[in-house]
Amino acid sequence: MRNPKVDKAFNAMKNLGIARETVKPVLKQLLKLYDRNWEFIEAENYRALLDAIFEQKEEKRVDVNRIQSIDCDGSEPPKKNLHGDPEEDEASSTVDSGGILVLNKGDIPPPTQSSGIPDTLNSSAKKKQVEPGSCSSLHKGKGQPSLVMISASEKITSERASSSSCSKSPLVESGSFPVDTEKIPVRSSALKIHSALPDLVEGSSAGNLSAKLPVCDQENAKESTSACNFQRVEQKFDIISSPSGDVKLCCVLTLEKATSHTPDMDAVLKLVEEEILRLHKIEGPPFSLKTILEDVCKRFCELANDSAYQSLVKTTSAEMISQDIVCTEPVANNNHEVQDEKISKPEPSQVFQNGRKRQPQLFIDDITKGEENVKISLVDERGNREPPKFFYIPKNIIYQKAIVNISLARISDEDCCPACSGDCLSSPVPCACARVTNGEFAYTEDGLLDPQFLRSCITENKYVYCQDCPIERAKNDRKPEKCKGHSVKKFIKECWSKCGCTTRCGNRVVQRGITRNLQVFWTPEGKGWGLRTLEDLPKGAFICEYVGEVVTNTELDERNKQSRGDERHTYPVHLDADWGSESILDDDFALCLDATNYGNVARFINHKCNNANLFEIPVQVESADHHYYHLAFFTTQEVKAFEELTWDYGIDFDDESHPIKAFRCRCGSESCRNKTQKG
Ligand SMILES: C[S@@+](CC[C@H](N)C(=O)[O-])C[C@H]1O[C@@H](n2cnc3c(N)ncnc32)[C@H](O)[C@@H]1O
Repeated sequence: MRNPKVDKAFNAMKNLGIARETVKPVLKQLLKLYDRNWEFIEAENYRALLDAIFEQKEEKRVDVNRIQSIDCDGSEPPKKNLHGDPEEDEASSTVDSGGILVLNKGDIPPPTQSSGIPDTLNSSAKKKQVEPGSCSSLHKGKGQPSLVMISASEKITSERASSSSCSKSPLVESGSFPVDTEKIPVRSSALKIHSALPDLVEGSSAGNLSAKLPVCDQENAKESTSACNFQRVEQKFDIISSPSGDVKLCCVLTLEKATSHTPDMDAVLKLVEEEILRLHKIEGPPFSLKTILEDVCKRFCELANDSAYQSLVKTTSAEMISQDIVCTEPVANNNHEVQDEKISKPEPSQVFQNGRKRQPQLFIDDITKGEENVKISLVDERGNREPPKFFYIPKNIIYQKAIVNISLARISDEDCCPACSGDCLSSPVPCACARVTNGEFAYTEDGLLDPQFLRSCITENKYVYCQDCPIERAKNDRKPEKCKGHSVKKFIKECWSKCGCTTRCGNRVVQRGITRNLQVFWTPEGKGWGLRTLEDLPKGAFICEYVGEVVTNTELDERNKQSRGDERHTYPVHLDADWGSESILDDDFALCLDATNYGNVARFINHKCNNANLFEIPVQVESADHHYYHLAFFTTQEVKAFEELTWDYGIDFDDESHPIKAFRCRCGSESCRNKTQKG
């Protein structure tokens, strides 16, 4: 004759989602231990039994961060019926390791329209079947919903272990058992964001966030919910997602004691909202905790499914690891397993600047289309703006009429070093190419600008004035104003093809092209796209040259007339470094670089009125005259990874007659020249 007390105990455990097979050996041991005294076992709703089960489970736990799979497809014949006949439940005894709770429809109100989750998801809500350990279900493909889940982190688990052995509290650990949360509502309180899962495909991903969550002392809670005596313990906060966009936020709390009823989820949310509003005095649009939770899920899903995000984070500096936020984005491998390592210990690349996770909406891996030595990505982290429309060119291209005389014959022996070999910088006597820089090379052996040379370029501000300035003529052809002056630039002359040195010669820097890790990004200050470095840069580092179509002044005027000034997004650069030496400069002869339609990454460098970290230096490579040259940008100071690269355009913001309307400067410099902030 079967002891009805045994059945009662099995049923009590079953109500907590613990299968008979798990209970049986433990109960047997307990009966032995307590000398078949059921009083001890039945006390406090089988607390001793629960404790013993959990203790045993903890002992058995080998892999604390094991991945559990949960089959959520209601259409699939369930292997275990959590709501049906108790006997059918016994197959669920394989659940001896960590896992997660799955909530059912009705635990919290359905998501609002604003959640961005298709309504069909809600209507397809079905009771979820939990089949821990059934990893094969993950490979069913489309239409066979499955989730990959991650158990609590090691830290949390070990804390659990200690709490279960010391506190004598019945612990319901997520996923340890097939759990029907309707039946154990309060021990593990979870928030369901989406009531059902859509078709999940292979490659489901899951995340795990460890969060400090308050645990409510239920003794006090009985008297007053708001008087809950919160005790800070590390708990579990899971985000579960599928590539098809369904995300669940699951918060597992361990309560000291079982509670007598299931609180309404709306009431819980309302309480928390009130608390948050009280504490943080939030103003603005109506605050909704549910919306916040939904947003967390949405952002998680975006990030988890964004391959661009992966590429983005790969480029971030290893030093970022020292900064505080850890990306908990799940990384599912082909076996649909999540590498616990990657979750608890993020790769350097998964840690972000300013403690913020980045959520790129638009990401282009390489805007240069392979034209440069390095890839240059473009990212809009906050929005989803249209990528800029232009053709990437790594070198200047003549539009039509510009005369750029590049010929070997025009390079005199004074302007090249055919007798050199190897690296000119290591030669005891500087070669002829250093003549332009007063017999000293402008570059150091490290490939940087010589600090003294850089200083003289920046500080020696000489101006030349044309007799008949092309820029003034462009503003008012009939009555041009007097030349406002052009700064006299120090030139660099690099070795080139007519030189005997190798391509690795230290006096060839700009011609080798971009070597630094750069990124175009959408600036938060309203400057449009900007350029930033993804690596720390030393002072005097070559960044890039300003590349565009080589146009004559006349051609540029025509372009300006055709387009409304404020529609243009780039500023053409006048190659005016030597204008002062010409008595009269013909508009068909004066050259400009226009990067509006064809350009390189320099077209994204924004202006800064003061203390810009880039400085432009004219560089002669294939021609020795000052009529056409390369305009190269070098750092004026050390620049940290992720800092924006800026350049002083030399704009006169008060000059309203300029053919291109000046923008409203948002450079943020204390001594910003755009004082009036018009436009
Ligand atoms: C050479 S482009 C730089 C890239 C540009 N931000 C973009 O989105 O393509 C010059 C234009 O950028 C914007 N810009 C550059 N520096 C700025 C600043 N300091 N404040 C506001 N806008 C700026 C202006 O619209 C200007 O016409």
